[in-house]
Amino acid sequence: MTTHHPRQFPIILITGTPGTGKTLHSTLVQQEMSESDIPMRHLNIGDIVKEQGFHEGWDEEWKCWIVDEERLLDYLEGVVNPESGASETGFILDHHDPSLFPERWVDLAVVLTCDNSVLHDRLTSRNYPPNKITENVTAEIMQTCLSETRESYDEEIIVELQSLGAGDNEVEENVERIVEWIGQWRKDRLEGRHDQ
Ligand SMILES: Nc1ncnc2c1ncn2[C@@H]1O[C@H](COP(=O)(O)OP(=O)(O)O)[C@@H](O)[C@H]1O
Repeated sequence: MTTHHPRQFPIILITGTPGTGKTLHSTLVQQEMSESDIPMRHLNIGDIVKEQGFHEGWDEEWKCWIVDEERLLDYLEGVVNPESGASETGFILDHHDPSLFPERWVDLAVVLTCDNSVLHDRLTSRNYPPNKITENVTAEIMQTCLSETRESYDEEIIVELQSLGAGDNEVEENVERIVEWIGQWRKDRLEGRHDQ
C-alpha cells in the first residue's frame, strides 16, 4: 500500500476547454514561483501522455490520443505523492479534463473561461479540424469544464478566472491571484492549518 506523506507544497489544477490558456497560465505560475521558496512544477498532462506513451493509440477522427488513464494515473501518483517522502515541490496539473484526478490530490482548482469567438479563433489558428473546434466551442458554451470541476471538487477550492485576451493585465492579474493563493496555502501549512 502506498504511504502518503503530508504535503508540504500544494497541488493546483488549472483546467478549462482547450485553448482557454491553461498552458500559458501554468508556465507563468511556474516561472513566477521558480525563484521563491515554493517551487511549483508544471505538469502538462497532454505532453506527458504523448511523451511517455500513456495512450492506446491515435483517434484519427478527433485528432487526439486515446488516454490510458490507469497507467497515466499510476505514473502521476508516483510523481505527486512519492513513496520516498513528501515532494520537494508543488505541482500544477495542466489538463482539460478535471474529472481525471483523484479529489485528494487537488488543493486548488482553477477553471479558465473564454469568449466563444475568441476561443474559436485560437483553435482555428491551431489548425484543429472543424469537428474538434465545434466540440470545444460547444463545451465552452455549455460550461462543461466548470460543471465537471464542480462535480469533482469541493466548491470552496474552485476559482473561475476569465482568460479572454481582453485587457492589458488580465493574464498577469490571474497569475498574481494564483501566486497569492499558493503563498497562503504554504503559510497555512507551516502554521498547521491543513489537516491532511
Ligand atoms: N488570456 C489570454 N490572453 C492572451 N492570449 C491568451 C490568453 N489565454 C490564452 N492565450 C493564447 O491562446 C493560445 C492558447 O493558449 P494555451 O495556453 O495553449 O491554451 P490551453 O493550454 O488551454 O490549450 C496561446 O497562443 C495563448 O498564448
